Amino acid sequence: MTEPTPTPVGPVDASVVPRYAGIATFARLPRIEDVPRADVAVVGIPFDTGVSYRPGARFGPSHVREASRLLRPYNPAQDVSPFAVAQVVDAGDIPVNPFAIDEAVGEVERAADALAERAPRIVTIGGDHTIALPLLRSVTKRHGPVAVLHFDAHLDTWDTYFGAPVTHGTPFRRASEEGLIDLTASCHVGTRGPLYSKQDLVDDERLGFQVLSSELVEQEGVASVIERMRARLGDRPVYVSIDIDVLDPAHAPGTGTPEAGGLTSRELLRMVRALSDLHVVGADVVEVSPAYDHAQLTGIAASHVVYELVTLLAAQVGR
Ligand SMILES: N=C(N)NCCCC(=O)O
Ligand SMILES: [Zn+2]
Ligand SMILES: [Zn+2]
Repeated sequence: MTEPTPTPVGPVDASVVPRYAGIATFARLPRIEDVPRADVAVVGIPFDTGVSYRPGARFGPSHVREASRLLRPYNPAQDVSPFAVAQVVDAGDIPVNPFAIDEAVGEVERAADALAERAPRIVTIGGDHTIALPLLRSVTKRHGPVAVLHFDAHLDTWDTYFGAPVTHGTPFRRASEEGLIDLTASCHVGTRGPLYSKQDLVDDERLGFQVLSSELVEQEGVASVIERMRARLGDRPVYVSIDIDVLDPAHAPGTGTPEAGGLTSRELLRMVRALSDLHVVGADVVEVSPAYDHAQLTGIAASHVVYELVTLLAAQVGR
């Protein structure tokens, strides 16, 4: 006989303990060590040794947790109460070496493998975009090559910086070379801004990505871009990687490599919700750098994006 599933332990009740009281876990959820089992885990990776410009994304996880205090338990946009239909937890931070990128990347992969044994669905808060590489190495061990849905101002399929192959501008090139990506089903959304050369786009296509640019969103509208995105992803296992700099700097100033002309947070949230019937197997939200933030704008945007991702994954549990 299978054990009856216990009722999930939810977040702290904001009508009993004020939202601004207590230590911040994501959405005031229980910590993984405080519950017997978990369906969905939010985990932080405070790492920014891979950045090419402004640093500070190592402080992203705690900033997003602080900004997530106001989230509520029912998500009307997806008609799901994510913390009631699944046991969602905060798994804390993965401690990684800030002085050695290769070592840090190995630590992230091993920690993600170990966490997946305890919580089969993981949403990661970065950290700079370097961490997508070890996260993809981990998730593909369980699901095979994944369709990568990559929201970003940048391609992140560049080759090296100062001779370094593993940086925040290169994770998807390495992942493609390693066979972690479904080359027929991956795409970037929100891409914009100057490149190094036209060849960047040629390389990017060869590495398996379609580009749905920020300009295309403006020209065609969100609904049409969602259709294109869904057509590209099909029914494959999808890994969603969201660089917060996909948002316009007006919506997310707190990031390391900002580019003008980006998406609004409303557009991004709608695109994430449009994945609710797809087979999402993991996700990250990266590049929140609080020192450049104002009035928690970036933290709030990122916390809502994480909430939508958690909702997608929690909704899978009851299905
Ligand atoms: N992944 C992010 N956020 N940025 C990559 C920018 C790489 C560059 O400096 O050209
Ligand atoms: Zn970016
Ligand atoms: Zn990026």
